[in-house]
Amino acid sequence: MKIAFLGAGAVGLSVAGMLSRVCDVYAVCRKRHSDAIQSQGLILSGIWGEHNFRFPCGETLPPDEKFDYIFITSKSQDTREICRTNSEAIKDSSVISLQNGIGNEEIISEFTDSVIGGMIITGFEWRGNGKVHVSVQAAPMRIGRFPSGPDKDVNSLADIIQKAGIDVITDENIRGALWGKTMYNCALNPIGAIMQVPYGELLNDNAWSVIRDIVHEAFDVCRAEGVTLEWSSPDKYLAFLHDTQIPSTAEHHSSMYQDISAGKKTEIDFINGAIVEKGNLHNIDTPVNRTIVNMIKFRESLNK
Ligand SMILES: NC(=O)C1=CN([C@@H]2O[C@H](COP(=O)(O)OP(=O)(O)OC[C@H]3O[C@@H](n4cnc5c(N)ncnc54)[C@H](OP(=O)(O)O)[C@@H]3O)[C@@H](O)[C@H]2O)C=CC1
Ligand SMILES: CC(C)(CO)C(=O)C(=O)O
Repeated sequence: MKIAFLGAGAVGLSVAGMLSRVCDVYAVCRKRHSDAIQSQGLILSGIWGEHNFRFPCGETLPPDEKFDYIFITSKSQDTREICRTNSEAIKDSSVISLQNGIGNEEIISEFTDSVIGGMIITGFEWRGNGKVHVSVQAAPMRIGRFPSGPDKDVNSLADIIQKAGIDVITDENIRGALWGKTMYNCALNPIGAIMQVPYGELLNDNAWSVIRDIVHEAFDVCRAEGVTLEWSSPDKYLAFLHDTQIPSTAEHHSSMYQDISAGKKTEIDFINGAIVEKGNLHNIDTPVNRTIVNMIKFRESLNK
């Protein structure tokens, strides 16, 4: 079994490292990370254990090599460029996105007929080049044929991931799971980034009042899109967010906060921006999500 990772950063290198215990992996990542991994190995700390993984990596895929599965683990704004650059390798492989937001699987499906959606609700933080800390985990990874349905390729991938020591379940409604994760990211990431606080602080009454509006708007859009979520109403989801998801990731600083702090562009267009864009298609007004997008873009512009 051969598995490649494209756009391997905090998430991709960590998953690649774990999988290197049970199959052949190759990670396409930035030179600073491949240099560090070649000299000292990938150093992984935190709740997935203390590890030093050695596996091949570089700035491009080795030519003419075939992979059974290819993971895309870049930020969403880089998905299209990565697919274009690697279109030859992608067209004959099963391609799995482990990214946040709405739209990655649709982009990937322009390049291959075999798309697997992946949802990971674990926190990964950089601790230096080739060094990642796994901080929190709210649920097992989920993978499933995109947009939905059972699949034997998905089952064999899940077996390998589980053997590598990562908790995973297969999901016949992965589109719903991805929208469910996006609901969480819409609610928490931008306010955490603007206020520069970890998720746990967002139980504050004023923050919660904004979160409630974000989730109600996002729910309306999900319904119009025909997405089946695990929760039958926005209030049921808000109760789950409040009582289960926030407590189990309370210490985490959202990836959006980390991007803003590092002076990078965020994934806002694929998170709250996707709610606004899909809302427009269905004539659903999403004023709170729109305001949040504008605030994050303003924040990004201050970094330029
Ligand atoms: N970090 C987390 O805790 C979690 C993140 N996610 C999601 O997973 C995805 C990845 O996140 P994360 O791992 O944190 O992101 P990172 O920024 O750590 O990793 C992505 C890496 O891909 C690199 N990259 C971009 N384009 C290319 C390219 N063409 N060739 C090679 N490398 C490239 C980036 O380089 P550069 O820095 O130069 O852009 C970066 O090093 C996102 O969608 C995120 O929202 C999901 C769950 C948890
Ligand atoms: C909380 C976490 C790490 C869960 O996967 C996340 O989605 C993010 O920071 O954007």
